[in-house]
Amino acid sequence: MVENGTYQYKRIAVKIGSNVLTRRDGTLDVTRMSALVDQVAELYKAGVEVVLVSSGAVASGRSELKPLKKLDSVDQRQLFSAVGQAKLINRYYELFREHGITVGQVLTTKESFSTRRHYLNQRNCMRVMLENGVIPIVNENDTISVTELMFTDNDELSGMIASMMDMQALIILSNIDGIYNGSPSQPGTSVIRTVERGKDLSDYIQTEKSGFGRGGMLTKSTIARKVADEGITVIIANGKKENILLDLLCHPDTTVCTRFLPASAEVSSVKKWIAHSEGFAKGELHLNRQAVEAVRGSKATSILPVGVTRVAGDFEKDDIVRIMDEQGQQIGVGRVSADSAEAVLLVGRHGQKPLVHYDYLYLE
Ligand SMILES: Nc1ncnc2c1ncn2[C@@H]1O[C@H](COP(=O)(O)OP(=O)(O)O)[C@@H](O)[C@H]1O
Ligand SMILES: N[C@@H](CCC(=O)OP(=O)(O)O)C(=O)O
Repeated sequence: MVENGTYQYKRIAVKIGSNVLTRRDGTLDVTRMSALVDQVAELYKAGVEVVLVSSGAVASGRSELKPLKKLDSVDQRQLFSAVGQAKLINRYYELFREHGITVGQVLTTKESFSTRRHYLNQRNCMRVMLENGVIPIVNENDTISVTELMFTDNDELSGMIASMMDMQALIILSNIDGIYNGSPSQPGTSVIRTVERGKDLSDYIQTEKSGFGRGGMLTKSTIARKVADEGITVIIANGKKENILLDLLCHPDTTVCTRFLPASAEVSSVKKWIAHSEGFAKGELHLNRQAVEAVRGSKATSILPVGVTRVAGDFEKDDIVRIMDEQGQQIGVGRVSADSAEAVLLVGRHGQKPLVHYDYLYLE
């Protein structure tokens, strides 16, 4: 919304899905790209900090090449993205240059979020770019990503970036107006306009994906929920629609999209990192009922050894561990202050220092 001549948000991450950037025949839709670049440029000139997370490397490489022999899926991804990413970033570079704006490429992997040091290093890179007026254009480095360690898709990556960069909003642009309350192709279904905290949408979402995408709507909704819980507004909208970005910001009430309402409480930077680190967890701490009630209560409570019934896995001090309830359900993640051998000896003991301090505990 334009308030006193400025936009409602000062810092946003925009994720552009493969399908927004590719035509039906798989070629790069430069007209669409150019329209989105024009809108981002307008925001930039109005003083909004924008980080772009753009898919499209594999799709744009695929249309460029005719492999000589049949390739397996890893070879395809590596070959197509190596060529396609170069093509993609070159296009962005030229399109933004017409507006006098410099962009820079950030290629990352999930492992680059795994330790706090790597995480802060990445954040520093993007901060210095923004401070110098350079728009970061982020994508997964598909050429070197190991299949098992990849982001589910760029929706997950964009959530991590929005969280890491302390954005006020994350706008996920796909080829559909938002999340429908049923199969989008069925008559009578419509876009869910607002998603309150704690609302589960999984029943509405089909596993179908669009032609060139990777994750589908389920990852979008899971990530959106998580990021909104960190206090960031998440909007899912149709990137193929004319003027969509500016409409979302200037006419939020009349622009069709799904908006996840953010939590009002601030989440610290380290907790945000921990929230997205589940994939790197090395072990588990199982809590008894009283401990679960205590950490879930309104007071800031750390996990003390006395409330831990079992330790699983092999971990070092400062590793990420899953926090489990009595039924073995995960209730959160945290950074542990002892290695697994020490933790085992501490199980059930009174009067000991926390195994996970409140500042390093993220509850789901
Ligand atoms: N309830 C739903 N509402 C909207 N889209 C849905 C729903 N269930 C499944 N989908 C599918 O999710 C697709 C978008 O996800 P995806 O293919 O990953 O796109 P992107 O390339 O933008 O990341 C839609 O095109 C649609 O086919
Ligand atoms: N890194 C990949 C992105 C794959 C992906 O996640 O696509 P999408 O589901 O459209 O966000 C690429 O650039 O092709």
